[in-house]
Amino acid sequence: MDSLLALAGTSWFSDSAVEDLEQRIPGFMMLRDFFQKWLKLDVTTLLTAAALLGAASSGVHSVQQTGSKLYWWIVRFLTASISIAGNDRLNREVLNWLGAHVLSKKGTRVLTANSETIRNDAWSYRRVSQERNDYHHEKRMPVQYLPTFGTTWFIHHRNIFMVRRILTSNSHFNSAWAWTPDEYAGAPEGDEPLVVMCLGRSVEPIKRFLDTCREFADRQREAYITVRISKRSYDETWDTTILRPLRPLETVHFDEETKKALVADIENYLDVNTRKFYNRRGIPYRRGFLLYGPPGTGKTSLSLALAGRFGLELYLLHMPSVRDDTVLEKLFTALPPRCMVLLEDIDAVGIKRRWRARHDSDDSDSGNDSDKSDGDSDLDRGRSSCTLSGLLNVLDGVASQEGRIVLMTSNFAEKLDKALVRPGRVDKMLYLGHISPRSSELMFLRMFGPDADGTAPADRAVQLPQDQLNQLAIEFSNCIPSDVFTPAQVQGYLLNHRDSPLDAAAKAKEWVQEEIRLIEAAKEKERKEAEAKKKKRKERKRRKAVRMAEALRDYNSDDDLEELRQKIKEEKRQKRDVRDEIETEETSARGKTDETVAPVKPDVESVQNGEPNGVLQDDAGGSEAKTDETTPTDQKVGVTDTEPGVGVNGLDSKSHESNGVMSGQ
Ligand SMILES: Nc1ncnc2c1ncn2[C@@H]1O[C@H](COP(=O)(O)OP(=O)(O)OP(=O)(O)O)[C@@H](O)[C@H]1O
Repeated sequence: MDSLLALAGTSWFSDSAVEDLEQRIPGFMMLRDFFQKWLKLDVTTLLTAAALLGAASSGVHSVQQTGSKLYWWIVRFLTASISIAGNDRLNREVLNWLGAHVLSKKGTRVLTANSETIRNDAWSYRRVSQERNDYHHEKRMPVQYLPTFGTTWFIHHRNIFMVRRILTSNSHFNSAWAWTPDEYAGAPEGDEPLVVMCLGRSVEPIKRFLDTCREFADRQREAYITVRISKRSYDETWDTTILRPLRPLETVHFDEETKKALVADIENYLDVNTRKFYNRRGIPYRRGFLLYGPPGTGKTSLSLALAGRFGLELYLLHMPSVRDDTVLEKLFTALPPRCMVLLEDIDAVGIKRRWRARHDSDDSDSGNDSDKSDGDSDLDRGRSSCTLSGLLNVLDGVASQEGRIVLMTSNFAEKLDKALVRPGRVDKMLYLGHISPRSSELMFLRMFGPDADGTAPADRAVQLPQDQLNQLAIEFSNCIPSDVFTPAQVQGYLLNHRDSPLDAAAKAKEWVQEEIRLIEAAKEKERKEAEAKKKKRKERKRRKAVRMAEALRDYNSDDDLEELRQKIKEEKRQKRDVRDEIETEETSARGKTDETVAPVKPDVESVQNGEPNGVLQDDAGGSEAKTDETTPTDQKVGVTDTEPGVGVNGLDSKSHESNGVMSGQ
């Protein structure tokens, strides 16, 4: 220590240099004397040491820079590279592949741990086994390990690869962490860009590697249906991805012929030649289906099964929860070219307007909502803020994507606007109704048959022989009356007896009787309510007539009568104006979309073989017309082929005739 102080106290400057410094910095000598006398330090020596240190560090920095430049020059010279944006699906697929093939084998010491992603594309981080565990209700999500920031090295098909995961934003690091390496200062958020490099002068091995990653992701997805939904209303994207276990089409029970026709129709549509056919003839390459029927008859299940059958991602929108037309449009714009879109409860669109139009024109003096029919009030509860024109626009407006399949579901199909169900928007209509005995037999066998691997389900120790099961299934189905229960009801009953097929078959009769009793009671209640409403309406009409008569008493001369007539006329005119305004608005919106699209001629024969559950119709194919709520008419229909510009049933799509496309099954 003493020697150090002695060294610091020794002056390294000549006298002339010190004088020179004094001239440049007045008071320098005084300061030097002060430090020397009291601290035994020579300031000039300290200054010299500081200057030398500064020079050394800038020297190191420039050496570092040169070294880094040289390194990247060599990297560029020796490698080929492809970069992938953070939000690209391929990015996740590469990471997924690395997680499964590289990190699990290599002794990597710095990793990112990933368990449950709350607001991100969580699916891509989970492996198949993990998903399956999750499906079996594991309490916690398993952890998956992925590369962190920096470079991961590996050999693939005799090529040396490097994948760099790049940190793009430093915003969350404060200065105290600035010196800390990225992997210790933060964790990747899931949208970091990747650069895939390969030793050599060609990008071909990288392209092959990327294909491998995609195939791996496809294989992972094979056992699952990818369902994408939009949860965050503020950024209007398909932000959440759910993997649902594949549902075989055989597990959705309805008429087999209809099922075959439906599958063949979609197969034909997805065929590459069909696309060429559409393109060459200037027909928009789109296909729309309407699945309709009572709740619990398998509309959603069928959509999931179809998506799985054709390996398409299912984009699911529950219409009543779509905020408005802008959100709907943005979501449709973000759809990939080949996918399946499921619009649930399509009847919720534009209901407010239709209901208002009708009730404005009603000659009701009360304006009381209690007048609404049951169906109306049900509809009204689930109304969407999307307008009909907004929906028509996304279905086949100029900006709408081609190549996708749209499935729409509805419990109130007879209320749908004819513009919505015209060919080009809805090319096929499929009625899913109450269960048939044959379907209940199949459902019984599915419920109590052995698992796919031939073993008894885990919660059932003994598996009955197939012959006995078949016999029980027939006994069970004999108890189920045709066209009374929904498949969901029958499934619910079978689930209640999941551990005993013998009980399920034996108690079926008793259950059916009880259910029928409940149905009858509900019908009776409904009938009484309808009667009470009818009475109320009658009473209101009577009161109105009395008021009218009283008003007439005050009019003594012909002039007074004329005045009254004018008054009534004026009231009627005002109501008509409101209605016309609404209709003009709707018609012009429809007209806009009609001009852009030539309706597609349906090409699958209508299948109607009397099976209650599942009747596939060509649009309007030979079914009896039902009355449109806005334009009552008893028109019968039966025209299937439509010409461009001509709407459903051969009627002008802009006309106000009933669309009449609903089956009376
Ligand atoms: N045809 C069917 N075949 C097999 N299972 C069915 C069928 N219909 C309904 N289910 C069963 O009933 C339940 C409800 O079915 P799903 O949600 O598909 O009906 P839905 O018609 O879409 O009902 P909603 O109109 O209320 O949305 C599911 O668990 C499904 O497995």
